[in-house]
Amino acid sequence: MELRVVDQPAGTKPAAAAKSKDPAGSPAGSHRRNPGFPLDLDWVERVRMNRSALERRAATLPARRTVKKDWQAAWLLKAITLMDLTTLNSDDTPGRVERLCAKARHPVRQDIIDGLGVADLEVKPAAVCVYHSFVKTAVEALKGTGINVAAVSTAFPHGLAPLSTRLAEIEASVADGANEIDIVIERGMVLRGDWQALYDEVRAMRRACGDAHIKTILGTGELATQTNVAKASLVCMLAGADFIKTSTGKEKVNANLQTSLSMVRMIRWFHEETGIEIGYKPAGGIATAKLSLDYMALIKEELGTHWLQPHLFRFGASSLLTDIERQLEHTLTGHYAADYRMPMV
Ligand SMILES: O=C[C@H](O)COP(=O)(O)O
Repeated sequence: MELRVVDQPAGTKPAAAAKSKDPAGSPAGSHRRNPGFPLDLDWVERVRMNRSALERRAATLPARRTVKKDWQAAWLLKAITLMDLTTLNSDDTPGRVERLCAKARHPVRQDIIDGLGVADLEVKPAAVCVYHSFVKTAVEALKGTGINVAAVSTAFPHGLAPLSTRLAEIEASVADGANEIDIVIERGMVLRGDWQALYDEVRAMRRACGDAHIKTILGTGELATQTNVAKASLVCMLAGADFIKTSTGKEKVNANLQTSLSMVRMIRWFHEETGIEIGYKPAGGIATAKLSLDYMALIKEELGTHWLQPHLFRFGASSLLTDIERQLEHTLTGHYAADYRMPMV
């Protein structure tokens, strides 16, 4: 992979980066929100990723990193705190969203929590992620918990409605109380190399979000090359993304470790150049405790433990919690429970 340092875009001195309200979930006063930067096409054109080098590196992660027993339980509890607990189905109902929010309030069975002696940690996911139609339901159901509500706005999962419609959807989600907005980019802009158009749209979406966090979903499985993934990551960060996110969960290829390497290396580069920390959200198909540990190992090695905080890292996942809960019970009892003993909704 080629990662050459280039001149900073005009007006982007780290010290001059505009201060704004802390994004949802960040520790007060310690995190500068990404203000957005001018589009530097020269920088975008220089980005290159080497697919086979990424694949080789990704293959080493699961093989080399295993955490056992108490350490594993601690990492898995941490994984819960980094989770956007998600339901994004066409047959979602207010009842299902309420049940998911009830699960978010008590993500692990009390006997397991007591057995592990971690009641005082008050472990809970970072956010519940729903379609726009269910934002009000989730806001109501999560009142007083500190758990954020994330809405997939902008014609999820394809993002192909008129821009005015997509911006209106963001504004409606914010008005209903969502404090995080997961937008989808138009993949065709990346495939055409129309970086200006992508930048302009994400910039407009960022403005529509106001103080709500914006996570930009790239739909990486539809971007054809790792270089495209890396360039799209950079353009979204320049446009003001708080997070870059891999997938909607609806593409044929969703999150994986090699694509994650492309994206987190762009986050690292962006941080070196601007001083701004951008969050990372792998999503789609992350369903096992083991896989969540692989992702956390990747972040630890590539960005440092500091990045494993809810304002800088999230799992987008609908069924990961079930497997983590089973694994935690196994740590405690030596037995795996059936899935139905850890009902989600
Ligand atoms: O953004 C989150 C994804 O839609 C979740 O995907 P999943 O259902 O494969 O976990």
